[in-house]
Amino acid sequence: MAEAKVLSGAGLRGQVAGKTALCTVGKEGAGLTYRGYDVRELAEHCSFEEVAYLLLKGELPTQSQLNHYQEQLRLQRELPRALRLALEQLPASAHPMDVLRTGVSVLGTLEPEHSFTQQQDIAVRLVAILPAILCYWYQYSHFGKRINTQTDEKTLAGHFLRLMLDKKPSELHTKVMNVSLILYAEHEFNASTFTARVCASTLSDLYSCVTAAIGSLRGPLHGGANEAAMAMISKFKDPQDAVDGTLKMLANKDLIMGFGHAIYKEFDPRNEVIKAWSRRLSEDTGDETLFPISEAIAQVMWDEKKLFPNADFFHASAYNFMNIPTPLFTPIFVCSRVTGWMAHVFEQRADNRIIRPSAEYTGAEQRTVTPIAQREGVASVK
Ligand SMILES: CC(=O)SCCNC(=O)CCNC(=O)[C@H](O)C(C)(C)COP(=O)(O)OP(=O)(O)OC[C@H]1O[C@@H](n2cnc3c(N)ncnc32)[C@H](O)[C@@H]1OP(=O)(O)O
Ligand SMILES: O=C([O-])CC(=O)C(=O)O
Repeated sequence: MAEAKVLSGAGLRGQVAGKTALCTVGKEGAGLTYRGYDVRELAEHCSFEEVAYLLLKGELPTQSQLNHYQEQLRLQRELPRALRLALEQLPASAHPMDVLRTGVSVLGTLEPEHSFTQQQDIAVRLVAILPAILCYWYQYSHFGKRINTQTDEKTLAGHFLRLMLDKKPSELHTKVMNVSLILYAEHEFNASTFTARVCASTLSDLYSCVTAAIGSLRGPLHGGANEAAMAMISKFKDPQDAVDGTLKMLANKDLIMGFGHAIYKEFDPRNEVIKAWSRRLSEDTGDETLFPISEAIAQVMWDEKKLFPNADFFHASAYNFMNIPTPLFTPIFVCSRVTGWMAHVFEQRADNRIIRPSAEYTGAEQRTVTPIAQREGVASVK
């Protein structure tokens, strides 16, 4: 047996765990690229659908390819009846990430992937239907409404906002949601994408890969940070209160959600984009507290720890200005990142070997079993 190399450092940091043609993160001179395009350029010039197409099919679409793709997405927005009934059973107290995880899983039983030749069709279905899964449950469980999940909104951003808030979104809000979906779409071997790839490497089905990835994104150290950041920001009454409170949290050695990154060391290129849109929304709503509080926290974090806001931090205020309920923040991330996850699953399937690393054993020496009547002692694992 070949001897495995023991890696130094926890969390596999700095280890190359596979190949991808999808994305670069933190590469010198290019903060974040999707298939070679700078994410800032994509966010300025493209629709989310163009970016989804780029990730899933390999190139940006022509106008006619985009029209066709948007039409396919529009036709796939309806929920099957059995899924609607299942969503109606889930309580209002459920976490929306659990609802999405469950919804994808149920859909996988109703419209299973029998063969990998179906993967592009299922990818269209999932991108189209995720907003409906989330919003149907949300509107039913919170307000008793059985919404029609078909809207006349052409873009996914507009459609999603319309379902979420049950009213026609403004052009500005649709634009910001479009940018947000682009910024969150792909990020190389982050925890949830790696989860999806591990699942794909066993030759499992696409629904299982996405379900696993949703569970991984849910945690507050990953996608859940945008909700946690909002909870923190909303505790402060003004910028001075935010400065004092952040200093106190740092003295306590608390984690400040929405700051720091496993790969970026100086800045997260997505932050400047979403921060600019958050400022714009703040001006649009006449806000005088939330944005200045967010800026005050960011200043303290930089001065005290040289830590910078990651993609999640200014997403919190931006979503809040659009009246999006905080528990729906991380599910929006899912509706975007599902494109990156599935593109990685396709890549893994195209050149697969089961992902199965080794562990460095730190347990007891080999020993013999004592008959149960003679055993003493307490369990050592809590
Ligand atoms: C879209 C996304 O998923 S972006 C990430 C979203 N997650 C968050 O915002 C949660 C808060 N941030 C964190 O927990 C971390 O920064 C992570 C998980 C993102 C990255 O973790 P790591 O790679 O282990 O962080 P890193 O090694 O750079 O940490 C260096 C030091 O800074 C500290 N640090 C890092 N982030 C923070 C933070 N947000 N608040 C306070 N201290 C922090 C660490 O505790 C560590 O301190 P130590 O050296 O005294 O132990
Ligand atoms: O790359 C990471 O570790 C986390 C992240 O920013 C993302 O997934 O968008």
